[in-house]
Amino acid sequence: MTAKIIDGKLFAENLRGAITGHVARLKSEHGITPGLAVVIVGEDPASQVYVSNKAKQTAEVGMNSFKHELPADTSEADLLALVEKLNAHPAVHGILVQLPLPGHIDTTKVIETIDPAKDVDCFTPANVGKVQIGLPGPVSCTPLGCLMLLRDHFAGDLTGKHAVILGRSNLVGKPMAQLLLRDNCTVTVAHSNTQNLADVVRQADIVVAAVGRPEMVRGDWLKPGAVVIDVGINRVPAPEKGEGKTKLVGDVAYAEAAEVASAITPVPGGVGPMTIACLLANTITTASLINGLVPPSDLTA
Ligand SMILES: Nc1nc2c(c(=O)[nH]1)N[C@@H](CN(C=O)c1ccc(C(=O)N[C@@H](CCC(=O)O)C(=O)O)cc1)CN2
Repeated sequence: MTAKIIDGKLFAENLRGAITGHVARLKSEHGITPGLAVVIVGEDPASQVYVSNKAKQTAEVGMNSFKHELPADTSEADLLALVEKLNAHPAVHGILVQLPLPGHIDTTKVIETIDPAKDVDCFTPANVGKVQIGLPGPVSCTPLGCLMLLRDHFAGDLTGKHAVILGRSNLVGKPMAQLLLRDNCTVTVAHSNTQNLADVVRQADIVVAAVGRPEMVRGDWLKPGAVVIDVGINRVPAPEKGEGKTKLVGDVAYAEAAEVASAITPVPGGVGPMTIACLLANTITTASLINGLVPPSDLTA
């Protein structure tokens, strides 16, 4: 079997097209221009690329983009003060603090300072709880992106599929489990202490790999015909490209997996672009809710 490639880059492009339409409607029918503030602390090169892409795509869909770049030695108090300022700013409907933060800053404290109404990452306890009980609001960007790709692949019906999620992070594994449960999957969350991991993965109709370990999931771990969503983005040496060169690989050994799976997301070009598109979708959701409007159903779970 050679797997169908699930093209997250193309899906994200189309989603941004839909978002552009929603922004235009919010402006023309309600006089609202959604605004997204992104905050980065320090000079981590990957984070800088992600934040620049977020700001650029925010402006491209017609939203107001507010970018705050703070030096690596910014104090926790100064970062909290900025978050409070953005909480109170009427033109800001979404706040995102890029992770990871430098070690001297308490990430939990920062997240808990974000007004849940503007929490477009869906990291605050209030919003995590809302996802769990199915209340309207933003949904964690990467899991939402994975869900959209899966719903598209299965024509909207995931009922009865056995989904095995590798990884139990707050960012991906846990919210992914909640969303797949909502869509009537049988969900197994596997992690570093799971026994016989390959045998567990082999039971899955859907595999979501989010462990941050390059090419850990091998082709012979998969049930023939499984659908594989690879959340991993790992930069590894690529001597075949020349001395000192690197390349991106996922958590799944792509070439092997593509021989066994029926469909698979590539890295790059799979889940990554969906993360940013879903951030924009969440900003429409929060801008709508803040203004007493029902968020568009095509942009959320
Ligand atoms: N506050 C947050 N911080 C972080 C999040 C997040 O959702 N919220 N997620 C990750 C990083 N991330 C977004 O911030 C992100 C990662 C990767 C991509 C992406 O498009 N990747 C490309 C490859 C890019 C490359 O060449 O390096 C792809 O997979 O095709 C987008 C966003 C951690 N922090």
